[in-house]
Amino acid sequence: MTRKTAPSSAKKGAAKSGAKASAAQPRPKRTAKPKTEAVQQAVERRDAAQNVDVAQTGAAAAAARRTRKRVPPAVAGGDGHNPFRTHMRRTRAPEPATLVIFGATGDLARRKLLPAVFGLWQDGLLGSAFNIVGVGRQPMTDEEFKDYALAALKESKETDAILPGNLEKFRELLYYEYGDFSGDEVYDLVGRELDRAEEAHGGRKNALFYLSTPPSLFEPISSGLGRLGLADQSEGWRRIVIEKPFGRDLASARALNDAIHTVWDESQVYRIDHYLGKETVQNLMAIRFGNAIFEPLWNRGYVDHVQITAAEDLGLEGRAGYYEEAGVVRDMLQNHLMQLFALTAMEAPAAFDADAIRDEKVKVLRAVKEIPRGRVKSVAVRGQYGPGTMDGEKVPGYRQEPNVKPSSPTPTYVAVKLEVDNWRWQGVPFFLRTGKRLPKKVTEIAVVFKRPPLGIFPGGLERNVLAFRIQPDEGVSLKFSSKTPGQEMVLREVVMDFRYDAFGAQLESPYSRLLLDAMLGDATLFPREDEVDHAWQLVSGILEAWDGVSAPEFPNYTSGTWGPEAADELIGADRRWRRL
Ligand SMILES: NC(=O)C1=CN([C@@H]2O[C@H](COP(=O)(O)OP(=O)(O)OC[C@H]3O[C@@H](n4cnc5c(N)ncnc54)[C@H](OP(=O)(O)O)[C@@H]3O)[C@@H](O)[C@H]2O)C=CC1
Ligand SMILES: O=C1O[C@H](COP(=O)(O)O)[C@@H](O)[C@H](O)[C@H]1O
Repeated sequence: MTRKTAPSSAKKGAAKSGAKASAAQPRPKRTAKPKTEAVQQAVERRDAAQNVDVAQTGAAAAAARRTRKRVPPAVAGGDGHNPFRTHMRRTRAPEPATLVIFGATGDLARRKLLPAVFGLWQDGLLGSAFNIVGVGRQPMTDEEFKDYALAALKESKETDAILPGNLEKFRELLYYEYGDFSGDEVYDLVGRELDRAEEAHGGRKNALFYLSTPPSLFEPISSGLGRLGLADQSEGWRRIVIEKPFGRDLASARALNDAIHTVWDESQVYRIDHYLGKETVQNLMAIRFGNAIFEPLWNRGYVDHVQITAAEDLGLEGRAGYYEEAGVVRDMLQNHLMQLFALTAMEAPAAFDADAIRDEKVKVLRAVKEIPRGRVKSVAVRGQYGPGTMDGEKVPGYRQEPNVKPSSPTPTYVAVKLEVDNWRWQGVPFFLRTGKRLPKKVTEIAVVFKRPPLGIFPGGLERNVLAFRIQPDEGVSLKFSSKTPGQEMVLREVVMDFRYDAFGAQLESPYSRLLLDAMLGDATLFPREDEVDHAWQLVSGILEAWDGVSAPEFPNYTSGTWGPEAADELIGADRRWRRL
């Protein structure tokens, strides 16, 4: 929950209690907002750019820009005195650095990245000197980009309360370069931005390159930066953050890893999965490994099965170009759900550090029984939403969404059963499901325990459930049976509930957390090369069986329902998907 503006007269105490109250309120429903003028103009420029040869028309402008003189402010960074801050206590600040965002005019940058960076800066967490270079293909001046970015901050629901005067100060940190990502010129311009910042950054040229572009550009950008020597760390650290999906199948993920490693050492590479930046996902590790009472039960002796759900009420949201290529397996299962699975099923790491955690995640991913093409039918179910009603409003089916083929075979729902061949989990199925246009937005990991061995009371033979609510209503609940009041020993299920808002803290954006980690050189919450590889290995049988194969049964679930009926068969007669 974030508040859009801070009353300038607010006193510290009042602000704190305000934050607490807002954290307890339900998250407002996401609705499309009218775009502000600057954002609208940028979108129009983007549309025009599709028909413009930037390399040609940009050459003269780029030459002019190269000779331009500008010096980034010597002292960047909010003063950290943010009375609204109720999160992010860090003792370490990153060294002075430049954040270079490729794809700075895109949806992710506009809605999530710029607000996340602004929040970090306003909280004084970005050190003594910092600046941002947006890079895109659209011709734009620095001033236009500054207008664009500030408009995006005002528009995004993810932006923290803006303290008076801070937008104007933040504006000073923003620069923009543009060009053709397959050429050299744009990287040369980026290099010059790092040169310009050097003095203000204490003689260092540290840089974090964030690739927020379509995946097809990850390799060209990585190589372009390499060609121009920008991965070289002799004048400062250089790191690259790569968005998802990382590859479109096992072979292309491997090829991308190989290409990236010709330029970057693995220690410089940060493959981002924003689910790992969510507080509640980290809390899964805290609860498992920070308490003695759960771990003894966390195995085949006590657990019947585990359900991992990432349900979305939203549909395509205008992302047909991307989603028609990706589908739900690449969009959610291969990355976010596999990460949730790995954190739930892994052994205890020896320490809370990048290698120890990533080693354990890889070990458990390797222990999952393969899903070759021939086994897909028995362990995976796909679905595509049809028209329906959500919150009383009619919504179109997937095939009626703009720019979707009328006979599209793209799945928008997947449920899969994973079996882990190790001593801890032998015989305990993990059921993962995710889909769009399900009844509500909810992400949850539910550990469902075995029934008691003997029933001596009426009732009381239900399965206990420990549920981690990742979002919304973040928290953890334990469902167990209790005596109901009265003369008889009759048992009924009750729930013990911990809600994250009990901390009175506003949960930080996962992008803030992960950006700061990357700037500090902490890769703990970023998937390593071998993790991504194993996750691809697991889903490749599913992709091979489904990709491009016509799915005549589509649509097979109505918008606003919990997915196709076949998913109920997958989980089995003695188990039920949780109705959340
Ligand atoms: N949007 C989201 O919520 C999420 C996105 N992601 C990932 O983040 C990345 C970016 O996604 P998103 O912002 O939605 O994508 P968009 O399509 O909205 O934006 C992509 C950016 O890349 C630029 N771009 C596109 N094609 C080219 C090209 N040929 N040459 C140069 N620049 C180009 C766009 O410029 P222009 O503005 O000119 O089109 C824009 O700046 C993707 O990898 C996506 O999978 C991950 C999680 C969530
Ligand atoms: O990566 C993605 O995630 C979002 C869901 O993220 P959340 O943090 O809102 O749960 C999903 O809508 C999108 O399709 C996918 O690309």
